[in-house]
Amino acid sequence: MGGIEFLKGHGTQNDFVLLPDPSARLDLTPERVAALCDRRRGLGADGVLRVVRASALGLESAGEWFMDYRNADGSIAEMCGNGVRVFARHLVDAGLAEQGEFTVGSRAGDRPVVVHPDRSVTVHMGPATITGTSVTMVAGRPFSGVAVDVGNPHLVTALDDDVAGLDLREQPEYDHDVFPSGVNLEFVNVLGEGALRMRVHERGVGETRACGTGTVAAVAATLHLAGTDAGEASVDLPGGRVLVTVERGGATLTGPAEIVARGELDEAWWAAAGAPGGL
Ligand SMILES: N[C@@H](CCC[C@H](N)C(=O)O)C(=O)O
Repeated sequence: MGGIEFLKGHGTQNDFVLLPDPSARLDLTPERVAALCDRRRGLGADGVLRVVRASALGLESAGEWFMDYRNADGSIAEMCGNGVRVFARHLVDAGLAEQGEFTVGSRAGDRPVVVHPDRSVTVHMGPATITGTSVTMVAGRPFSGVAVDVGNPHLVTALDDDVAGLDLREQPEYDHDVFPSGVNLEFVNVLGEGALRMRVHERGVGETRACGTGTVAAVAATLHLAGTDAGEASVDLPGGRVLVTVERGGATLTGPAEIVARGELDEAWWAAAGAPGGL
């Protein structure tokens, strides 16, 4: 077997290892994902994007390619908004899709994307559904938020205090009865009409510098709190800015997507990373 190809990329500094695996041959265990994403013993990333043909997994999709997304702790998530932009960027760079509009499959369903000439990517994210309210606790301080489903679960809290002041180094507490599979936690400041600032603590990762599904949830939740269900906003994150539109039928996310590096994984490292207990 030859070396295992990888790429490294990011969307607003939410970073990923991409593993091209068109025929679904890789044994991508949670241990290997966690080792790859570790910033000292691996390549370092917030998640892994396996680039696999939908047909190789026996999946129905309008698109040829399926984004098999994994969080840094090895867990599986339904959808990743920054990841799908980087995934689309790779498909075009690698000549596997034409610049313009095509569809990427995800566990949350098909996601049409548009790769623009300026290298930004727009993703049709599907509906952002308000599912209720809940409470999270950050460093002993309770915050009430709006629960939003964007294919994956989110709880969005709008704060008057600057979000920069929050300590998100530890996992904030949340209601496990409301979110039995865990939750992504977004904290936002409304800067004015159509402008938000956001920080996020992601399920399966920790604090990241951006979360695309989280920005869609944040815009949907703040519109909901303002008594409407449609609108658009720019969202400033530690890793950059994205633009989000929310309508009744679906949301869009537009932002940058970059491929940083390409290489080959060491085969002995890959074998050891998959052994019981990992590396
Ligand atoms: N960073 C992603 C979201 C990745 C999945 C999330 N951590 C989850 O477990 O649902 C994004 O850009 O949307």
